[in-house]
Amino acid sequence: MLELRNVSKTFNANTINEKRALSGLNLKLEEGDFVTVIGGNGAGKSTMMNAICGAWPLDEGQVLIDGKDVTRLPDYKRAAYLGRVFQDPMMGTAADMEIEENLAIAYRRGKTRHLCWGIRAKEREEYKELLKTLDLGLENRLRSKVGLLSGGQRQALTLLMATLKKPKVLLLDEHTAALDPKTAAKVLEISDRIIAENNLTALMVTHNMKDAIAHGNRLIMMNNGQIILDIRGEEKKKLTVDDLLRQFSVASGSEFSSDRALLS
Ligand SMILES: Nc1ncnc2c1ncn2[C@@H]1O[C@H](COP(=O)(O)OP(=O)(O)OP(=O)(O)O)[C@@H](O)[C@H]1O
Repeated sequence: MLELRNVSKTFNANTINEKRALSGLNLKLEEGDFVTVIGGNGAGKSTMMNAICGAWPLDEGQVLIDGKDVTRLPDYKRAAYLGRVFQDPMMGTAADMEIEENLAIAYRRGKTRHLCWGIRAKEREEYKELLKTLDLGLENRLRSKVGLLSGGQRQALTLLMATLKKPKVLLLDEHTAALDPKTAAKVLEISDRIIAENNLTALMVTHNMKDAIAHGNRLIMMNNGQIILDIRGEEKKKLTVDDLLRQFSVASGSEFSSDRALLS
């Protein structure tokens, strides 16, 4: 469903700030894989997400989505295959627009837009049903401006919008990191449900090792722009944070260093 073949990216090449952020990275996700991604500071997690989205040209390698080589496809064309939720609850939704208007934009993604795109009663009912599944009471606030919602409500709405058109790959980029623990757990629970119900293929970057172990069917750990651990199935189910830290030092030859990961 998603394949990264020998992907490399260096920022600020040939300058004093040169940084090889991805180094011959290979990753293949099967349909329905839900992969959690962890790694220390600057390991290349966000850069990998940006490479999938086509934020800039790769130095080397290929990106394939659903068997199609999208390496040279610009980000706005690639977006048709992807759903992405960022860490910042302010991104992904339009604050000055109503909940139903935001949903209508997501609903019309990829369709030719006409001058008049009034929301029909049937459509509004669909949105209500969808919002009900979040169990946050948003089904009664269709006309509320999104800017009035809490961070957690906004992330849940963004998640709904990102998956409304069933993307080939869903990218969750530390999407619960800015939320308090209780709200983060709720948004993770919603993410699990949406991914399972729609059999989505997903990549979730998290700095929380416990969450990386508890969610998804596969876990990868990055270091120096490469994947150094890839754990799945039964082995993943039995993992503990101590195992992960031990395996990291064996695979990388150093101690795991992520201020946020170790604090959570
Ligand atoms: N646009 C850019 N320009 C220059 N350097 C960049 C750019 N994007 C990322 N980098 C550098 O590439 C390396 C990998 O960064 P990346 O953001 O992918 O790490 P990360 O694993 O997401 O780390 P963190 O958990 O700290 O956010 C870092 O050294 C970072 O400073």
